Amino acid sequence: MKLLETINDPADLRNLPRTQLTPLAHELRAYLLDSVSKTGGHLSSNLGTVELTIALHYVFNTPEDRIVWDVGHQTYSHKILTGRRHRMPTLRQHQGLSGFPKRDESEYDTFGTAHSSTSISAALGMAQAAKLKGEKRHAIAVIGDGSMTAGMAFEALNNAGVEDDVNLLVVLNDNDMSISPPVGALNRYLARLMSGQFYAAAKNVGKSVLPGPVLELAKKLEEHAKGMVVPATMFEEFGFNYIGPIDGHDLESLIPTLENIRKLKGPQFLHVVTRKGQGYKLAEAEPILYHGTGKFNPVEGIKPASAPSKITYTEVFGNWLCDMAASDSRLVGITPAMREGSGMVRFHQQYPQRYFDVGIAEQHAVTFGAGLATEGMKPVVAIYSTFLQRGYDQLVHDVALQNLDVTFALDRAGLVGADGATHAGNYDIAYLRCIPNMVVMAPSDENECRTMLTTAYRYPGPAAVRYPRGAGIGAPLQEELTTVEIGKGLVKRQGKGVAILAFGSMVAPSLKAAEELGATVADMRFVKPLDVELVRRLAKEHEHLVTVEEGCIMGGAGSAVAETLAAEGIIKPLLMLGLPDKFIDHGDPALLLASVGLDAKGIGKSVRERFNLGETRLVVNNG
Ligand SMILES: Cc1ncc(C[n+]2csc(CCOP(=O)(O)OP(=O)(O)O)c2C)c(N)n1
Ligand SMILES: CC(=O)[C@@H](O)[C@H](O)COP(=O)(O)O
Ligand SMILES: [Mg+2]
Repeated sequence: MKLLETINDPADLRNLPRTQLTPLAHELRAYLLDSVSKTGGHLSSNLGTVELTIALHYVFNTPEDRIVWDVGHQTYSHKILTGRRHRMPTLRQHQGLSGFPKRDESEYDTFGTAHSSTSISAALGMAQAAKLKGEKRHAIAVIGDGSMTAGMAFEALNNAGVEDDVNLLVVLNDNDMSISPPVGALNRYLARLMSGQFYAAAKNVGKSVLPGPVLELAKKLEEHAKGMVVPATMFEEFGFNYIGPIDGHDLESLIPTLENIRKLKGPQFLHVVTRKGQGYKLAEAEPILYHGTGKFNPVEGIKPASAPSKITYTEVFGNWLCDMAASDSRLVGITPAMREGSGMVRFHQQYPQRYFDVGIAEQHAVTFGAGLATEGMKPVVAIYSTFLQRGYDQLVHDVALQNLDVTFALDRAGLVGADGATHAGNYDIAYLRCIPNMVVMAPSDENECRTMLTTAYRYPGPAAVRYPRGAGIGAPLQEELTTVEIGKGLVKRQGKGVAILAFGSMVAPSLKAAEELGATVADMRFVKPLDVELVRRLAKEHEHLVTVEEGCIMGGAGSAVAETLAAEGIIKPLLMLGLPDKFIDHGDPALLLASVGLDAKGIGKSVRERFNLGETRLVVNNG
């Protein structure tokens, strides 16, 4: 740790002699492993980018030169080298370091990321701004091979490649992995590029970008290849100067190559090859397992949990998908690169022909599902709530407008915890319920999740089931594939005075709060169509109404109830509880929910405070 302790910012790094950089990389890697094993986090991507991070900060004049990290899950070394080493023990915890770059965390975090494939667009914007302002700085996008599969990355390449005089460098960090093995034609192309690397290197000889030994080899190969037609790489066809592939763990290749690239003008493309999990044998062998970890003992590695804990909603979905697929051969499952996270590993194994990992391509995933539906297939798009934001126009224009039969399994609805605001599924209720033809459900327990998935599947139009990250309440699961009546809620507890209209994950804490309040609790089940009849009845029988949801208050399920009351001409005091109009950072999910008053205690407190005051009435206007 001797060297690492001397680095307080990249200026210290740049003062080190080159000979010290490899020992520094060793220290940094050991530190990463130790630190992440204590906090949890995205380990394997970080182990793979140690040398690249050192080289970029060593060669470029950061923060004057801008580095934009795609996804940003690989930025722990960057954080450590930019003055945040002492905060690593707080990683992804409440008020601690974010697991992603954040502009308000450091001037070195030039752009907030976490959703993938934004880096080239953002860096191009920065490079263009520098050009317009007459500034000489460089903008560098570091993007992984998985993230490169998204349409957005190609939109940016398409734009950047014709900008001859911007100082943009795209570094493709190719580790031949997404979270799971990478998919699609781009992946095949990159593999081909790798196997033909010497020809690609030979093509760059004239530009003298590659360092001595690599250049010598390239020259020899150029001799050998004389007379052969060496096709331009795809990236050259896009207008970039393509350099590589080079070994992304070899500082002796990386640093001189970057130094040479730094002198060049126009859009540059450097292809580096790294290994996910590099330097930690267990992660090298199982990069998927070590992509995102909890705490673990680095000597023993990650161990399977000894006692099976409560089943997660993700597992409920994964099991349901296999059961439904067994009963209906029209079912196809679609994931935009989230096989493990969405619980589709078993489905993939059992139904490889009906499983589609489309890459990080949420827009495409939705429209691909729409296309399948037009031909009578029964697509189930499994997608995190936060990532469906990417596919919104496709949801509206391609699915709902044509009333196509696509089922959306929306995982990670509500607060997600350690990933923070970027990954929180706070908006799906609001953005789904305003779309005509949509059916939107929120299960209050695991079994309801299963029955709602069946309901969504059997409904002959677009339907979504939104469920939270992690385990439910331990409800017993029935095996049969049954449905619930569309648009019907359920009174779970009969009380008086106050009626709590709870949605999804908020039913359980509402029931708890209701014990003390003596309140009625309804599991509303449907955000859309809302059970108007139940709302009417509850309004009639109670003095006060409360809505509770794990979603944004604005435009959410509470708004749906308010609109219904207004439409029915019912004037009642209505308290709407949910997520406030602010982004909620990372932290323990239970703690975060409590901090916004969405635990039993908070719900009880809000209800008592609001209705003890008595005079605060939300009167909803009709129109
Ligand atoms: C828009 C979007 N979809 C999905 C994800 C989830 N995700 C995070 S990292 C990742 C894999 C990225 O692969 P790559 O860019 O190659 O980086 P690596 O993990 O290999 O370092 C995925 C699918 C995301 N962050 N953003
Ligand atoms: C960086 C990223 O987007 C994913 O790795 C994400 O962190 C996964 O989240 P879950 O752990 O909820 O699957
Ligand atoms: Mg990758």
